Parts: sequence; C-alpha cells; structure tokens
Amino acid sequence: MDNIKEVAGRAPGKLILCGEHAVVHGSTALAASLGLYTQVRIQTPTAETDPDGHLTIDLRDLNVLLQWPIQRIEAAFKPLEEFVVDPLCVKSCSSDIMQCIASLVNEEDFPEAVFGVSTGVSAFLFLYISIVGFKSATVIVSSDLPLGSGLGSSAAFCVAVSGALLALSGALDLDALQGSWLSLKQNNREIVNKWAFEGEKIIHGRPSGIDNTVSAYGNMVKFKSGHLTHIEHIFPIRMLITNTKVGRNTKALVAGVAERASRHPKAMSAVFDAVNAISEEMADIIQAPFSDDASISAQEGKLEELMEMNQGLLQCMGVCHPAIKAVLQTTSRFKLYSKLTGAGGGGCVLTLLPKLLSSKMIEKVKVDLESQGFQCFLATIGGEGVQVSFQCTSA
Ligand SMILES: Nc1ncnc2c1ncn2[C@@H]1O[C@H](COP(=O)(O)OP(=O)(O)OP(=O)(O)O)[C@@H](O)[C@H]1O
Ligand SMILES: C[C@@](O)(CCO)CC(=O)[O-]
Ligand SMILES: [Mg+2]
Repeated sequence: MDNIKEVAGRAPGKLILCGEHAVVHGSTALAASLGLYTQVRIQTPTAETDPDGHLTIDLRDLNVLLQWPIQRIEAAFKPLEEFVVDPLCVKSCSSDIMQCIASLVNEEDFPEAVFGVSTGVSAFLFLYISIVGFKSATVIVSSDLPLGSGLGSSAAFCVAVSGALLALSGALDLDALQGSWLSLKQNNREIVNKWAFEGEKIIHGRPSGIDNTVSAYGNMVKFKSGHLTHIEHIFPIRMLITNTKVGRNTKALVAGVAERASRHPKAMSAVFDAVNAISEEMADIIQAPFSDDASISAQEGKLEELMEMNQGLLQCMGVCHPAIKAVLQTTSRFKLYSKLTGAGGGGCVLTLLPKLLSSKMIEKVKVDLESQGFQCFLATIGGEGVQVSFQCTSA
C-alpha cells in the first residue's frame, strides 16, 4: 500500500472582463482564468519527523511562517459540542467555529504590512480542520499572482487549498499518476469549488462566487446569481495587465458598494442593470463567429466601447482610484481602451490590445506606464482550472 508523502494543488487567478461588483448584486459578469497560479504543497510528517504533532503553514509570498501544536488546535475547538470533519459535507464557517479559529489566529503577531493575512489564515484553518481534521502537516503556499490586486489571489488560494486537502483526504476520484498535474472530473471540481467558496466568504465577506468558480473550472465563464455558463472563447483576446501597486482589500470595497446601494437603491439598481446588459453583449461578441482581420477589428471596436462603459459604471459604484485614472489616461493617449479589473480601489487595470497593434506600439505603452511606477505584463487567458498532484512512498 502506498502512503501519500506530498500532495499539491494549484489553481489559476482570473481576469474579470466585465461585471465585477454588479455580479454581487445579481448581474451577469464575464471572467477568464489567467496563466498565473497559486500552488499549495502539503507534506505529511511521520511519527519520527514530528512526534508531538504540529500544523505548520508557510506563506512564502508574505514571508509568514505559523505553527500550532495539534493539541492546541484541538483545545481551541473543544467548546464546540459537535464539529464534524467530513470532506464530502460542505459547511459554512459559523460564528462559533470562527470564534475557535480567531482564538488561534489572534495568538499570532502579524507584521503590520501583512495585516490582511489573518483572513487568509482563518480561511485556511477553516478548510483544513473541516476537510482533514486534527492531523499534522506542513503546508507551503506560493503564488505567481500579485496578492490583493484584483487578479483573484484569494480565490486561487482557496481553490488550491481545497483541491490539495480534498486530494489528501482521499475524497477525490483520481487516476493517480505520481508527479504529474491531474485535472479533475466535473463532480470533483464541483466539491472543490463549494469548499473554496466557503473560504472566499471568510476573505471577501460577501463573494458572488465568480472568482472561485473560474479558478476551479478554468477557461472563460459567464456568471450570474451563482450560475455558471461556459463560454466558447474562440475570439482572440489580448490584454495588457497593469498593476497600479496600490494595495486594497476586496472585502472593504464590496461592503462600500453595498452601502452605496442601500443609500441609493433605485440609481444603483439601474447601474447594476446596465452592467448586466454590457456583460451579456460582451459574451455574445466573444462567441460570435469572425472571418478576417476586418471582422476582428469591428468586434474589437465593440468590446472597447463596452469596456469603456463598464469602467464608467464602476466609477459610479465608487471603486475607482487616481492611480487607475492615470492608467486610463495614459492608454487613451495611445487610443487604447482600459478598465479596472477585480474589486478596484487600486490593483490591476486591463487594456485591450487589438490584434493588429504592433509589438513596437505595445512596448511604447508599457514603457510609458512603467515610467510612472506601474508594472505591466501580458498573460495567457483561459487556461486549465484547479489541478492536483501526488508524491507517494511505499510502506
Ligand atoms: N498566496 C497567498 N498566501 C497567503 N494569503 C493569500 C495568498 N493569496 C491570497 N491570500 C489572501 O487573500 C487576501 C487578498 O484577497 P483579496 O480578495 O483582497 O484580493 P484579490 O483576491 O487578489 O483581488 P480580487 O478579489 O479583487 O480579485 C490576502 O490578504 C490574503 O489574506
Ligand atoms: C468585486 C467582485 O465582484 C470581484 C472581485 O474579483 C467580488 C465578488 O464577485 O465576489
Ligand atoms: Mg479576492
């Protein structure tokens, strides 16, 4: 019989092409996975390597290393009369469970610069204890994504953690091939996605579910009120991503939009309806057949206009930032169209790069943006969703 020595999960970040924030209020949004991944490796110790039993989490991107004796975790959960560990029974983090988790997280002294990390650690502990229980492990997390920048780092984290934990628990139906990345069957993606959503709730407060869904399933999705439609993405889309490097927090921005909606319910509902129409039209354009460069240019022209309209409505929601405006102004000087992506308030901006735009011109735009202190990159759109891998030892 083989013993699992190391399990890994990886999940991509995402771009929201249209509909962020409005999607939380029931509008359609459109998102695509990004070729940038968060990886989670889980190593299970033996009685010799960790005789007393510990849970260690090493968050490489944040330079944060945390460790709890398993007995301490069990003691923290003792006040709960009934805590069920069951990978197949997805549950929400109740306020009682959150209190137990907070007693563990509050013991840690996070550096001020990584304050937002406590919600990520809480989400991790909730998923870990719910899926595998009070067992020892060392968990190493690293990501290609900039954290807290609108590219879905929280969702990629929750999806990769859920995928790796479910694989470790034996709950996934896998044809295990050691060492290689395995794609998941549809029913397995579904359970990974459900757990990841529960983690996202801890980080985002009130997530729509679009970020974890596109990270779990990959490719391009249309999303409305919790329902996913896969988009046949044949239309060639190139996006320049510009990171303003202005830090922000999705939970606070989502809460801010909800407050504005409760102050101005009629006006904001009209804004959300307009976003819905823009997302639906964008999805139709992306799926429409095209024949030659002229028809591609015509479709790109429509996408640009819709991006501009969506950006205007995001401004109405109050999630813009002077750094985002600086990127918009710069790219419009090159006759290019941009919009913020993700929660806004800083973070990343997308710029559509028309098919016929020369690489020389793209370089010029990048140089201009980078001279203002922004960071630009091109990334592939619409790749694989969550994957897992195993390393085993023979007992
Ligand atoms: N690699 C990681 N290591 C540790 N924590 C992470 C990691 N990735 C994400 N997180 C958690 O997610 C939080 C950032 O999530 P947040 O939702 O604010 O931004 P985002 O997901 O990058 O952007 P958006 O939600 O707009 O797409 C971090 O503060 C941390 O708690
Ligand atoms: C701002 C938001 O719409 C997208 C963040 O990537 C929040 C969500 O949908 O959960
Ligand atoms: Mg997020």
